[in-house]
Amino acid sequence: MSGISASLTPPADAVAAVRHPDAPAPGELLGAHYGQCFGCGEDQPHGLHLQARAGEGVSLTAEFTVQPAHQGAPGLAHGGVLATALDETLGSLNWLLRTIAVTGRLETDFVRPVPVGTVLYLEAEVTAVAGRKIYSRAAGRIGGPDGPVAIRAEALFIEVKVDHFVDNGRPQEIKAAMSDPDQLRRARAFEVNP
Ligand SMILES: CCCCCCCCCC(=O)SCCNC(=O)CCNC(=O)[C@H](O)C(C)(C)COP(=O)(O)OP(=O)(O)OC[C@H]1O[C@@H](n2cnc3c(N)ncnc32)[C@H](O)[C@@H]1OP(=O)(O)O
Repeated sequence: MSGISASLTPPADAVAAVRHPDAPAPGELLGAHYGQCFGCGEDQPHGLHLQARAGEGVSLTAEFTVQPAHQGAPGLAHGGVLATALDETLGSLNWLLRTIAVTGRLETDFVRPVPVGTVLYLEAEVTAVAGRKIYSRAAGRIGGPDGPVAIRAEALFIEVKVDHFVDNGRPQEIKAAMSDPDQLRRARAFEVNP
């Protein structure tokens, strides 16, 4: 089997994504959207601590160092962890659109094994938008930002309202995030435009 599934191909009426005027400037670190996030949260001891940086247009770069806790086979990163790094990187693009969205579909190619201790250099961009559907792709390189591609993904994110989290999340975490005295942190936990 080869190629991506039809549902990841933007429809004919899809348009180019528009960077939000208040999006972080190219080169700026995005920071964690939520301290407990497994992908990026600084308060999450089990997480990836992935750091994303805004790029030009609706694109970004990110880095993540594979830790011993991320192993699948001895000395190699677990594929699910690598898919998580791609998901987090792709999800971070929505902050540049200031659109609240969740992953609907994520298709991943594992091209090269990724040893523990490797810095994964990720790059991602939104390729098209069609109504609530946001199409994007990402790749992760090893050995440097211009090194060979080890993983890549195409994804479809679906725009949701903040109610998606309020209605479905566990009440104790929702309540704690919503009562954070820091307005920006409160907004970013749900990626709402503050
Ligand atoms: C706070 C911000 C978070 C930032 C985190 C950053 C990184 C992490 C990102 C994630 O991991 S998010 C967590 C993982 N994702 C989820 O938990 C989502 C679970 N799924 C759902 O809640 C719903 O299925 C979803 C909101 C995605 C869609 O349900 P809806 O009822 O709102 O939409 P609907 O089913 O009507 O679909 C809308 C359109 O999307 C299409 N679609 C939905 N899911 C799809 C899918 N899986 N594959 C292909 N197409 C899909 C669907 O066909 C339709 O296309 P059309 O408009 O053309 O008819």
